[in-house]
Amino acid sequence: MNQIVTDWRDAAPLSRVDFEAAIRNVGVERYHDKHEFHKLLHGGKLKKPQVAAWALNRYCYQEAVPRKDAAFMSRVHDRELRREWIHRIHDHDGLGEEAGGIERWLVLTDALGFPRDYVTSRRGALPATKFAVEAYVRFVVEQPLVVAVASSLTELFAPSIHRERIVGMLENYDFVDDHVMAYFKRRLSQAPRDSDFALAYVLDNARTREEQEACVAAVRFKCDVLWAQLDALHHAYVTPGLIPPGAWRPE
Ligand SMILES: O=C(O)c1cc(C(=O)O)c2c(n1)C(=O)C(=O)c1cc(C(=O)O)[nH]c1-2
Repeated sequence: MNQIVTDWRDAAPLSRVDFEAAIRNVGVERYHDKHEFHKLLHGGKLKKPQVAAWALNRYCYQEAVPRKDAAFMSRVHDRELRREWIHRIHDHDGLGEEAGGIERWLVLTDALGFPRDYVTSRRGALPATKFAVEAYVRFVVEQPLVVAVASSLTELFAPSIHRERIVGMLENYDFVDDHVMAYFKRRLSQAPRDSDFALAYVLDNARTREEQEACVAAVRFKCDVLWAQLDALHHAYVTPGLIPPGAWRPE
């Protein structure tokens, strides 16, 4: 029987190559591109209200990301690291003339028929969505900095799901066009910049095996945050179709 190792204190550190491979392997095993809800979404198998439920709930994630980045920065004493990290907040919230990712997300929810103040109130979101995204914010507040950075590394796997989503949704849904998919198009260039920086930071700064394993576990945790949101959507809006009290109900 394989023994499950839980104490890494005396173990030798992984080489840089093996450490990176361990991080990437988490994506192969459990990134949310494998979730049934995404297969339905990208394959054109959902009805418009089901796509709407996804966009409404996913707004909560979009809105939590710049808050977790601000929470992260509040703990950083290294000015260079803050100078690098701050663009993540600008990418989502916008800066000056640049409207930002949250605005682009609201273009999507506009197209799906939601009033903006309903979306931004988060009133219609599923309970599990709200718990999952806040767990991510808390994680980044509480964990060592290098582990907090590692939790963003699911972004290594995001460009391929974004490409799949752009093609799949444009092809399959008549309520989707280039303007509506602008959020994902922009992320294709933003995400690799973020994940390249975060990966180099983690590989450089997690030195002991214990720190390395905590970083790999952070990527697993983050996959759970993403997966839980899709489980909740599937349960409420696909099958068995049990919508919790207070959550948005298609007419
Ligand atoms: O559509 C997706 O599958 C997806 C996944 C992720 C991710 O893996 O966390 C992010 C995004 N999109 C995204 O658009 C985004 O801005 C983003 C920021 C972060 C982060 O952890 O800081 N993840 C993600």
